[in-house]
Amino acid sequence: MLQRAKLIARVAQEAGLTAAQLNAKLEQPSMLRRTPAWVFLGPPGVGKGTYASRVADALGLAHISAGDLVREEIKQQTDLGQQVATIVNQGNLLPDQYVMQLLQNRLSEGARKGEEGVLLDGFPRTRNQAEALLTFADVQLALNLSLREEVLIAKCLARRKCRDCGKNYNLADIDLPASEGKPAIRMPPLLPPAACAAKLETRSDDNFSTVKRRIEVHKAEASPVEDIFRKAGVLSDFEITGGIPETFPRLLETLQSGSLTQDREQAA
Ligand SMILES: Nc1ncnc2c1ncn2[C@@H]1O[C@H](COP(=O)(O)OP(=O)(O)O)[C@@H](O)[C@H]1O
Repeated sequence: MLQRAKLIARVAQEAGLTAAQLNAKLEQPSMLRRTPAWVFLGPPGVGKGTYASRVADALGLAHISAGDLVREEIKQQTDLGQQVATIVNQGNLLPDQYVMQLLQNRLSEGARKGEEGVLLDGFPRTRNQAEALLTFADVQLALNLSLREEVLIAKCLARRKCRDCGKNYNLADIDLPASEGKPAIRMPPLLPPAACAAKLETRSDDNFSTVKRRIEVHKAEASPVEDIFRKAGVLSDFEITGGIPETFPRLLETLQSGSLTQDREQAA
């Protein structure tokens, strides 16, 4: 109990709130239920969104992408959106309290609609966010996706989205031999149908210098977040080496295997 009080005090201070204000937020009915949550961790371009949306559909969870929440604020030109556009285009992270506010609004909205479990993609990204999440969600799995770094850059630069239907594609055709202990990677492109081909858009932060910066930011912030979930016994590492048809079934098998339960038992 004392440990929780200390945690609340620290998270509140870092989020610019008093402990009483944070407790009041956590005591809102939607927070009290401790939403069951899965989180997908990993660097930009690893495929968090691609696999999070497929797994969420397969398991009946709501897919919440922190990046999409942020982009929607920018698109709607809200006060917050106007404040953060430059930060996003520089490849830096938003202050924790901004992104936590967006997430809490989205979770409350989902709770009102009766959502019973969420799959978070792109949240948490800092130690403070991870600790805050554990105070209001029952994190059952943190899947830590990885992929060779040179592929991450190629995948980000080749991402496209149809401005009409919103579907995501990737024009990169990756075929890398194994090298220096790193696995071979074969990832064919995910090409748009003719109806979307003339309507493709590139994200403003998917340019070379911003992608490099986002990868650096991820390297600097990832370890403490992974450590928190490892200690909680819910971290599972998963290396991606192929395209969606090969990776998605392998991922589902990993999620269904007993290894997660064993991790939890070892941590207990
Ligand atoms: N959890 C978060 N904390 C702080 N900033 C975030 C968070 N999630 C998203 N953002 C902001 O939105 C941008 C885009 O996020 P996302 O679409 O998840 O990109 P990525 O491809 O880098 O994983 C990030 O570079 C960052 O500026």
